[in-house]
Amino acid sequence: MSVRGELLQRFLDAASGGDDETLSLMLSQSRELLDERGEQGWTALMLTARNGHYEAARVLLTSGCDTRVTNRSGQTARDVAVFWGHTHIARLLTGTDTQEPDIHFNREILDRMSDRRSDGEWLASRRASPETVFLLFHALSPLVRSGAEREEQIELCKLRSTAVQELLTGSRTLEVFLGVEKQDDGQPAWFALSTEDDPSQLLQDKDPGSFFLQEAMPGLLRLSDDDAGVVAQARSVLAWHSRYRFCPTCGSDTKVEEAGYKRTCLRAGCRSLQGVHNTCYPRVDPVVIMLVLHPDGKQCMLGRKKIFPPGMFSCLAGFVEPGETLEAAVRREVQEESGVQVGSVQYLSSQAWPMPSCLMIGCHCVAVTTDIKVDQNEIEEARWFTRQQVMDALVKDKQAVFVMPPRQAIAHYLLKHWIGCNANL
Ligand SMILES: NC(=O)C1=CN([C@@H]2O[C@H](COP(=O)(O)OP(=O)(O)OC[C@H]3O[C@@H](n4cnc5c(N)ncnc54)[C@H](O)[C@@H]3O)[C@@H](O)[C@H]2O)C=CC1
Ligand SMILES: [Mg+2]
Ligand SMILES: [Mg+2]
Ligand SMILES: [Mg+2]
Ligand SMILES: [Zn+2]
Repeated sequence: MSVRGELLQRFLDAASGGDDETLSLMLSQSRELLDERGEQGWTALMLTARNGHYEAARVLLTSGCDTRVTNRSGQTARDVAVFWGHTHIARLLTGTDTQEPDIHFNREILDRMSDRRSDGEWLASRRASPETVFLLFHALSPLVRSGAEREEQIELCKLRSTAVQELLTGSRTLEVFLGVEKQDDGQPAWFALSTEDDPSQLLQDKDPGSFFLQEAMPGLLRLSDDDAGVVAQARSVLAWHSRYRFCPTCGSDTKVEEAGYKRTCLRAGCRSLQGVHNTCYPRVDPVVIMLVLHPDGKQCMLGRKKIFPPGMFSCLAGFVEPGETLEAAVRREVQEESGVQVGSVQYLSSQAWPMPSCLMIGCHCVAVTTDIKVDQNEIEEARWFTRQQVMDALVKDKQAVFVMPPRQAIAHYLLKHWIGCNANL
């Protein structure tokens, strides 16, 4: 075999075996290998698709390989993936498996380390470490200061153990272990401390220039993406504690366990102590939020709540009810709020929404009827908007007929995604 033939064979073997490191290395030296065919006209991409090697397929894709190439049986790499049942690779190859969008509140800079929550000794050592970060909350509001980079931005005050000594030992403080930093080798731990004490006293010496954020909305939208992710976790757990002080099953007192992730009833014999009882753990409320697409594919429906800022229209949303699927919740909420009937529903992405503890489940759905009749209790107005009108609103054009929801809301992402989806229409 020629040197060139041998090189290609090694490359194809690496693809068959899912050896993504070798693939990257060989491509950095001989990029022309990328779309070359071996026996039966199979490319490296087809071989990764045949054997279900996701990472290796991703390396080839990000190197720019051609997904349209076919083998001698006329199959593309995607056809091969579908035939062998590797649907995750088929999705990757159709481009519907893009990375999760970096939406506000979603970034996770901490590893939650849930296995450490019941390790008292380890937690005590973290609490005492000078590297450890403490975030202070009062009435669910974080202690912040004005951001260094941009005026409208605020940042969390990251306190050290010396600054919070008296709070740590005080009985009026609730502590939640948030996790350890993913990016730092030293892995500093982070805790949220919620205090009932008068903040003016507390603030005097903690951090001059710091203040407790007044209003969650829109205040929390001014945090950086890193800080917002931590607050989403801390605020939701603290909100649960503030609303579930007593046992929801029998009304008795409870004690906090698992570093702030559990409340256990103190009355012996309470039903909540038998087996796993969901009232003992922090609650999350699922909410569907959907961009309703017109049957013609060229318009979408947006609604306005009375409390929205002037001119703003956003996606319809609603709480998922018990015993309901996401698809059924989307159809019911759209029908209730706008009178429009929905057919197919496609999940896109989700967002933590810590006001107090919602999980926004973002979908696109397609209407099968178009007459709008709004439920005046929930929505002031709902309208169909064209793609051009959404684009004008997105770039804040003078001609824009409505104001977009803020970029930190998943509604903004759902609209942007729709514009992107239809880019070639
Ligand atoms: N991130 C984003 O882009 C957006 C987030 N949201 C969030 O989604 C939430 C739900 O949307 P809505 O249109 O208000 O829901 P919705 O359309 O279901 O109506 C809200 C009403 O449902 C009832 N309800 C049912 N289950 C509830 C529960 N578990 N908690 C509280 N109320 C419940 C209450 O009467 C409430 O007034 C909002 O409260 C808001 O926080 C809403 C729109 C955009
Ligand atoms: Mg509703
Ligand atoms: Mg609603
Ligand atoms: Mg509802
Ligand atoms: Zn109880």
